[in-house]
Parts: sequence; C-alpha cells; structure tokens
Amino acid sequence: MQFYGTDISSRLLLGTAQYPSPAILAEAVKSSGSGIITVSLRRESADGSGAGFWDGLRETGCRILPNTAGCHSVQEAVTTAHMARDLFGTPWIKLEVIGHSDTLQPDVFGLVEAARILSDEGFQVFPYTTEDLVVGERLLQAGCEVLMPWGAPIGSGQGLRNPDALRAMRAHFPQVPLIVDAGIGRPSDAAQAMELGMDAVLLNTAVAKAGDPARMAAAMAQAIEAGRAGYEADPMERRDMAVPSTPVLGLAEFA
Ligand SMILES: CC(=O)[C@@H](O)[C@H](O)COP(=O)(O)O
Repeated sequence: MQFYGTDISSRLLLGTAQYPSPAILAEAVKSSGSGIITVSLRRESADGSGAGFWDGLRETGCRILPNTAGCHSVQEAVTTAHMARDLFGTPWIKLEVIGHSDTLQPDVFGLVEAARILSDEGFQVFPYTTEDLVVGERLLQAGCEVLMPWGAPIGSGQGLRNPDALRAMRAHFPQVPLIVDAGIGRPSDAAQAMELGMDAVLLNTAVAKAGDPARMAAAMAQAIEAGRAGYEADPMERRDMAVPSTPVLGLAEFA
C-alpha cells in the first residue's frame, strides 16, 4: 500500500496530541507499530518552545505527517502548511479546514480551495473531509491522491457514524487510498472501518485518553490488522433467515 508513491508499513496513523507525557506518547507510538505520526503545528508552539517536542517526534523514526488542525480558513491552513514544510522538510500535509467550532466538521468548500492551492505548490495533500462523493471528486480534481473521510466528530470517540456512506465511498473510489480520520473510540470501530475496505485509520484521542495508552495503541493496531484481513478474506453475505450450519445427513431418524 502506498500514499503518494511511498510504501506504508502500517495501516495505523497515530496522532500525537493530548498524551499525559512525552514519554507515554513515545511508548504508545512504539507499541502501535505505526510508521506515520501526525502533528499539529497550531497546537504546539511555533516560537521555539515546541522544538523539544518536535525533536522527540523525529526520534520515533516515524514519518511525520504535519497537520493544519485548528485552522478555520483557507489562508490559515495554507500558511500553516508552508510552516510545516519548512519545519519538517516534507511535502505531506494533512489538511484540515474546520467549518464549525462545535462539531469540528470540515468546511468542504474551503478544503477544496486550499487543496488546490497546496497541490499546485507541490504539496501532497491528505484532506480531512466528509464522506460526500462529490466533494471527494472535487478533491481529486484539485490534485489530492488520498482522501480522509471522517468517522465521527474529532475527539468524540463515537465510532463510525455513517458506515453506509463509507461503503459507498469505497465503491465509488476503488483505486483511491481512503483513510478514516477521527471519531474512532474503540478497537472495534477501527476494525469496522477496515472491514468496510478502508485502507488505513488515523486516530488520536482514543489512544491518548485511554487509561493505558500504550496498550490501547497495540489493541488498535491488532484490530486494524484483523479488520483488513477480514476484508481481504471476502466475508460471507448476511442472510435474513437461519441456515443450519451443521449437516443433517447421517442423523438417526425416529419413526
Ligand atoms: C490528531 C488529528 O489529526 C486529529 O485532528 C484527528 O482528526 C484525530 O481525531 P481523533 O482524536 O478523534 O482520533
């Protein structure tokens, strides 16, 4: 599996915010087996006081996917992406343009605009979007080669709110890498996303806020692997009626 031509070692992308300590974050990253971690430039200080934190992230050996979390306008997101490229030396950017402070849902109009600007400038954009197919198409036209539909509002831990729409997305964009981003609460949510045919899952709060983040990170990784294996194994169709699973041949008959 590749994102923008880069081979991906794990289908779990991990967020780095809200951990009780940098040491616990490092432990969680290690036990997740994740090869990609995402970091918010707006949430960490850009004046140099965040430098130790960013150095710690680099030491994990993971590829860094900077994000524009907290940006509410196209201009803010584009400027933040420029800072991220300077700081981390990567063309990758997880693009968030937030449209609503309560739901933290994407402003899909601003998102498409920002995606076009950044793609034209050579960025490889990972857009945090809704499951809307038309928006997905516009993002691809804007230059995105990956889509990141939300599972549920960021930080809510609600699990997949609209699995049917994610299934439709998979069918509509069979060749596009799809990463469910946000709202995962439990390993079963992550497994469900993978069973729907998603290529990867990005999550943060579920691990950072778990009682034992390292253990939860490992559980998420296992769930993602199991869900993917289940998808690839081509599950049986659901049936409306019972169908006996044990043969009746050879049973004794009583007159
Ligand atoms: C870290 C990050 O990028 C978040 O904005 C992301 O969307 C994850 O959401 P959860 O915290 O709900 O997993």
